[in-house]
Amino acid sequence: MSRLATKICGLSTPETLDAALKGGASHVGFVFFPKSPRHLDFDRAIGLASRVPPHVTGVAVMVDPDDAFLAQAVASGVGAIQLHGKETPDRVAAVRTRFGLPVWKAVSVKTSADLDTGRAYVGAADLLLYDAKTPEGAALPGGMGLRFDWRLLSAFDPPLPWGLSGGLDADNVAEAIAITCAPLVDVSSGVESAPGIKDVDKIAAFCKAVSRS
Ligand SMILES: O=C(O)c1ccccc1NCC(=O)[C@H](O)[C@H](O)COP(=O)(O)O
Repeated sequence: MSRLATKICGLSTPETLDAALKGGASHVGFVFFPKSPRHLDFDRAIGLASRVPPHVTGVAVMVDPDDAFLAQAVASGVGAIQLHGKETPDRVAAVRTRFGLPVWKAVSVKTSADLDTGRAYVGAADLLLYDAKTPEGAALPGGMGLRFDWRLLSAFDPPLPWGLSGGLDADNVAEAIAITCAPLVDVSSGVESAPGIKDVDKIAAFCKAVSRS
């Protein structure tokens, strides 16, 4: 079991969810975004969330959701909400108040100035997830296997609990942790054999690499 928090994101089958749990993941992510190859419908999410034990947190990942969509995602049985769109601090605070769950805000990073945009979410979000900025016009705001310069974080003092995301895999996560001292790492593409297809062996290898860090 790792001392670092680990989120395996974009899970959509019982087998791969179980691989994440067996590997010691602290968080498992369910993506509710129809444009994503990892999109889950709410019925399937209920089935998956029911397999998640109490010591693990299911995280609903959404992009600029309205309250009705949020309500359906939350009803699936998750324990946290990850907002991965252009949600403002006021919107993040309103979601946290309305749904009573911890809210993570993704911060898209390419430059050091991007890191600073997270400061506006102090008092609104519970955790900042620093993720690689995807190109303008990209189909997805996350989950594209892109990484940013981790050295940006080595000289940065995050204003909230935080996590590192973007382009991580079993081969590079130890280096990423060593450079950034991230308390939480999050992965999606790096534990897949194809977009949206999670690989149980890659999940196990990732969890093992984190646990050795
Ligand atoms: O994974 C997706 O398809 C996705 C779609 C829309 C918004 C966010 C999405 N993923 C969010 C995550 O938390 C991913 O784990 C994170 O972006 C890292 O992804 P990757 O670089 O592929 O490991």
